[in-house]
Amino acid sequence: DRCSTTTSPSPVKASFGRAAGLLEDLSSQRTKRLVYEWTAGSELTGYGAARRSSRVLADERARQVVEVPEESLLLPPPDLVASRRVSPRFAGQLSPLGEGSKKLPQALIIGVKKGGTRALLEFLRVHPDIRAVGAEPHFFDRNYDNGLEWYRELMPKTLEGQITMEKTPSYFVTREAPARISAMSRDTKLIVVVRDPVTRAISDYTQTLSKKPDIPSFESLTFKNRTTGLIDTSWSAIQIGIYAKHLDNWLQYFPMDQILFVSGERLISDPAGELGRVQDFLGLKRIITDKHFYFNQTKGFPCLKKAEGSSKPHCLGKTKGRTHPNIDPEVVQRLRDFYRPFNMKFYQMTGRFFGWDD
Ligand SMILES: Nc1ncnc2c1ncn2[C@@H]1O[C@H](COP(=O)(O)OS(=O)(=O)O)[C@@H](OP(=O)(O)O)[C@H]1O
Repeated sequence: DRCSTTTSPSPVKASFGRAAGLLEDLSSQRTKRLVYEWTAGSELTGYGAARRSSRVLADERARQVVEVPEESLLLPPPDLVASRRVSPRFAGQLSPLGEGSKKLPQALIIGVKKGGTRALLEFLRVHPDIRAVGAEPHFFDRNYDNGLEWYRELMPKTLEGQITMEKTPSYFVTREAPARISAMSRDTKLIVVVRDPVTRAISDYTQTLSKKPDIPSFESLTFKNRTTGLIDTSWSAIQIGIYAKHLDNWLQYFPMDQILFVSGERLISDPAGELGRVQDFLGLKRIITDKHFYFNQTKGFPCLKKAEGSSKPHCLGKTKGRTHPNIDPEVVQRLRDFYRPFNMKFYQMTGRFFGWDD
């Protein structure tokens, strides 16, 4: 099993020996090749619409991409929620007759920021036994004072056996979040999408840059002192990637087998494979399979052949899959050296080798 969910910590060397050969293809260059192979593979196997897949068709699909504007993912103000005038868009999908009841989530995507959390949630929503909030509620960090009833009211209605979910990537780095989630329910299942911390930091910076074009360069924000090479670990773009440290905090409240780690890289190179693991973890039938995805050449990412509640192909919006600025390779290398010991610790803790360190 390439994506072993072994929970007992294994010695780092052993993890390497066992997994290095299997997962070495996660290095960035090889990921590109994998993505290509995966695309070619889907065209060869030719299921559904992909049977006719060609460059022309891919371009046609690219034009049909359904963009989800970011504003529509913003939460409504609390008074709107209280008076129940929340549009179904915010409250998630209603069941056909509007029956069911709003329940607190049984599973959460808690992080990491820029890891691929939106992609995972959008893919999971295809499952008939999953209902999810579209917006990020930020309940366990910013909105905790609104109370659990406010939170529950945001949730879509679900029927018996359906799982309610939401995603807020900042939970993973919020000190109080584990205790608060545990107080809601000790049985909450937690999912963390992790990505190479260096690319994650650059992705985070790229997002900030898109909103504030005047900020200093990535290189200058990285260092406290460029001459001594001292890294500014207080910069959130760097801090968030120290996964082992944040995970420690969660393990004070949740056992390891209640947390699933999804590889952000594999979510791109093999979405169906990662979705298979997630469905198993949630105790659901594996309904989302490779038949649900196609690789959109223009977007450069896997997309859904049919979005939830629609018959149209669906890629994530323009804010997902941004072009990153070129970063000084020396700075990238310095960051790789900085993260290496934390990554080793993280592989050891999770029992999974993510292949971020060459
Ligand atoms: N299928 C698909 N389509 C588009 N983008 C995808 C997909 N799968 C993963 N990704 C990666 O998701 C990155 C954004 O991560 P998040 O959704 O977690 O970001 S956020 O924290 O909610 O802002 C985003 O990061 P950037 O490439 O840096 O923009 C993508 O690389």
